[in-house]
Order: sequence, then structure tokens, then C-alpha cells
Amino acid sequence: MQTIEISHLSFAYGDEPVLSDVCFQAEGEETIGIIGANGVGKSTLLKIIVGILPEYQGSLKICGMEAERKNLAQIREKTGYVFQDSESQLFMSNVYEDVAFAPRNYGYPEEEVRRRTERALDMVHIKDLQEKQIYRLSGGQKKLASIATILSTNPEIILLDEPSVALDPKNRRNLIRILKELPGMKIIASHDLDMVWDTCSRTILMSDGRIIADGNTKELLTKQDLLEAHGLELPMFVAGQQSMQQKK
Ligand SMILES: Nc1ncnc2c1ncn2[C@@H]1O[C@H](COP(=O)(O)OP(=O)(O)OP(=O)(O)O)[C@@H](O)[C@H]1O
Repeated sequence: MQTIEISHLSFAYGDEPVLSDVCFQAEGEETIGIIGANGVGKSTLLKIIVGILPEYQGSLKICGMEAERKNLAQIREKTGYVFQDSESQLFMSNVYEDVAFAPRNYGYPEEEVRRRTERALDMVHIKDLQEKQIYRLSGGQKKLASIATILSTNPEIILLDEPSVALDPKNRRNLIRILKELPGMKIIASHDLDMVWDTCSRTILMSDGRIIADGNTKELLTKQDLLEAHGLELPMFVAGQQSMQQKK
């Protein structure tokens, strides 16, 4: 089963502390939102979970494995990180080649690479784009292609950094539908609290490198004072509902 166990985790970029005493556990097919104002450490936390930033203090276990050098390859295979900026994820000539890159890199035979690549493209409904050159994709298509590049290794834990940024309403709705369909544990760092409301059963609020609140999304995202105290606002959907109730 998918598990993440984080205990007393702290991290600094050089001498600038970014995360302080972060503790949380997650298991199974949970979808968790990580919210917080700019610069509170959301992306840094995701990068530590996937092993991009190994120099932290505290303890991190992924699927029961201590996140240390000897387990790093296995942890990378169990997790998939979708960068905020699709340009950081897509570097091959066309969509198929990008999605096939990771399974090829793991040494799977070409037939298995094709099976995994086609399955990943199917999961985000972009099989028709497989021959398309990356520079010809729209922003929304690039985001889906980026997600497909991590799905081709069948990760058990998918981490997405601001997935809805720069998407128009139609592409955003499409992304939300696809996120709901994806199997496994998903962790979504985002300022888009309406998307978090729609996709995440649990939400973690961060401020200044610490976890301030961790609980049921529908409860946490209706706490206007708490959100505002940490630089956020109610999701538009919730604000709309509250104002309708006030008018009644
Ligand atoms: N590579 C880096 N080197 C030095 N400092 C960094 C680096 N990356 C991020 N930081 C700093 O670490 C802090 C946390 O950044 P991080 O990107 O994790 O926050 P975030 O909550 O994801 O922000 P945002 O919502 O703006 O994406 C910020 O002060 C940022 O300036």
C-alpha cells in the first residue's frame, strides 16, 4: 500500500531555513491538497518526498522504505513528480518520445515501453497527440503530456505542483476530471483552492515552513479566518455559497 511517513522534517537552502519540524502521515488512495501562500515551502516539501532534495533533517519513509541513498532508485520508481513548469518535464522531440523516456530509461523491452506509453497517454486522453512536437502543444496539452510522462512508470504516489496554473477554465475542468480518474495516492500543492475543494479529501495548510492545519478539506476550506490569517482566501465556490446563505 502507498504510505508516506514524515517525522520532524526540516530543510534549509544553504543558511535559509524553509521547512521546520514538518510531520504528517498518509496512506492508501488519499488525495491530499497542500495549500499555503507563496514561498511557504510547498514545492520544497514535494521535492523532498520524491528525492530531488536529499539534504534534509528528520525522517522520511516512502512505502515503508527509509528515504536514504540506497533506496533512492526504488523511491523514485514509486513516486512521480509533475513540475509546475511543463518545460522542466518535457525535453524530447515529441509527446510519444517524452512519455516513453522513463520506461526506456528503466530498461524495459521496447514492447513493454510501448504498452506503458500508450496506457499513460490513454489515462490523460491525449493518444491523438502522440506524434505532436512538444513546441506545437498548447499549455493545457503540455500539462497533460507532463502528467503522462510520470504515469508511464506506474507510480504509486503522484505529486503535482500547481497543476492548474495558467490553464483556461475548460482545460482546468478537464484536468480536474483527469486527476479524479488517476489511481494511487495524489498530493497536490496549489493556490487553486477551488480545485483542491473538488479533488482532495484532505488538506494540509502550510505557513512559513510549518504545518498549521491538517484535516478534512470541506471543513478546513470553510474556515475563512484561518485561511485569511495565512494569506489565502475562501474558495470561490465556498464564498459564493456563504454569501447566498447570508442573503436568505
Ligand atoms: N533552489 C532554491 N535555492 C534557494 N532558495 C530557494 C530555492 N527554491 C526555493 N527557494 C526558497 O525557498 C522558499 C520556499 O520555496 P517553495 O518554492 O518551496 O515555496 P512554495 O510554497 O512552493 O511557493 P509558491 O507558492 O510560490 O510556488 C522560498 O523562500 C524560496 O525563495
